[in-house]
Amino acid sequence: MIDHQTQTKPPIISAEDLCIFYGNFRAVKNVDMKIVPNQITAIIGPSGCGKSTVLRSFNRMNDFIPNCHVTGKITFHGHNIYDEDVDPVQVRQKIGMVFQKPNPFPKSIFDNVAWGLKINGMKGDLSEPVEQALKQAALWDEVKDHLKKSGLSLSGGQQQRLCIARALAVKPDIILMDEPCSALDPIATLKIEDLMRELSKDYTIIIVTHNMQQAARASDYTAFFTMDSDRAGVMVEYGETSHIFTNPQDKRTEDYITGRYG
Ligand SMILES: Nc1ncnc2c1ncn2[C@@H]1O[C@H](COP(=O)(O)OP(=O)(O)OP(=O)(O)O)[C@@H](O)[C@H]1O
Repeated sequence: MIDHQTQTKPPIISAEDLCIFYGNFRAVKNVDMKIVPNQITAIIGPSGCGKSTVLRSFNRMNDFIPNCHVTGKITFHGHNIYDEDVDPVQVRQKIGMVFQKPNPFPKSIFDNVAWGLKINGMKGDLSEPVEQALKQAALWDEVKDHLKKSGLSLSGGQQQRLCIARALAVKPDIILMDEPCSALDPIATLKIEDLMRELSKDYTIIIVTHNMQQAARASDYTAFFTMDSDRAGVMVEYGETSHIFTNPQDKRTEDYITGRYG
């Protein structure tokens, strides 16, 4: 495995001996992964190898899945986010998530972005932070004259950028993206990739993608996962994207990226 631990910057979040279970089934086992701040990290691998499961564990989104439990540690700002005294709502404020299918609320564009601010207790005129988040999500110019229109009236790509704006409004440190472009056309996809690059100046991004070209184009680091003989997802190789794609160390990675998997 390429030694991603040689990074000079301390990781912003790290998984240590992470195992994730659905009931008795161990879906992911023994993952050690240090995420480099202000970089884009892609998680790739065949269907069912646990990419989304791992991603969801980074902000305790898996708490919503009955039967799902985690062993090992995920350390963020020096704390294991699974410790009993940690409030998962606060974790999700600092580690936001954007899903595969754009999921704006059936509310106005403005209210979609203001929603997170309101539930975090912000009152008064929210136009300034809403504008800022929409600008950061590269959507402002397209929507500034109709902020009262429903978020659902936007195109798929615009809806996904609205969801990104909604995640950004509460000022997270990390944004998790679960196949954010799979429902989008190639132009909208490239727009999101450009946006990710821009956002990585201020945020850390972890993206799950099925699209290897996307991982190769848009990420700085890549983690390749596969399934072990017991069907548990394992991390095979993790390192700089340029190395993983040009000089994989493990035959399983090479087979996957050259399309020989399965
Ligand atoms: N809610 C759930 N309950 C039970 N098992 C689940 C649940 N979600 C996922 N699994 C199982 O956990 C394993 C990993 O699933 P996961 O969705 O994380 O994989 P993935 O790599 O993201 O797959 P895909 O690329 O198809 O989205 C699979 O065997 C899946 O069937």
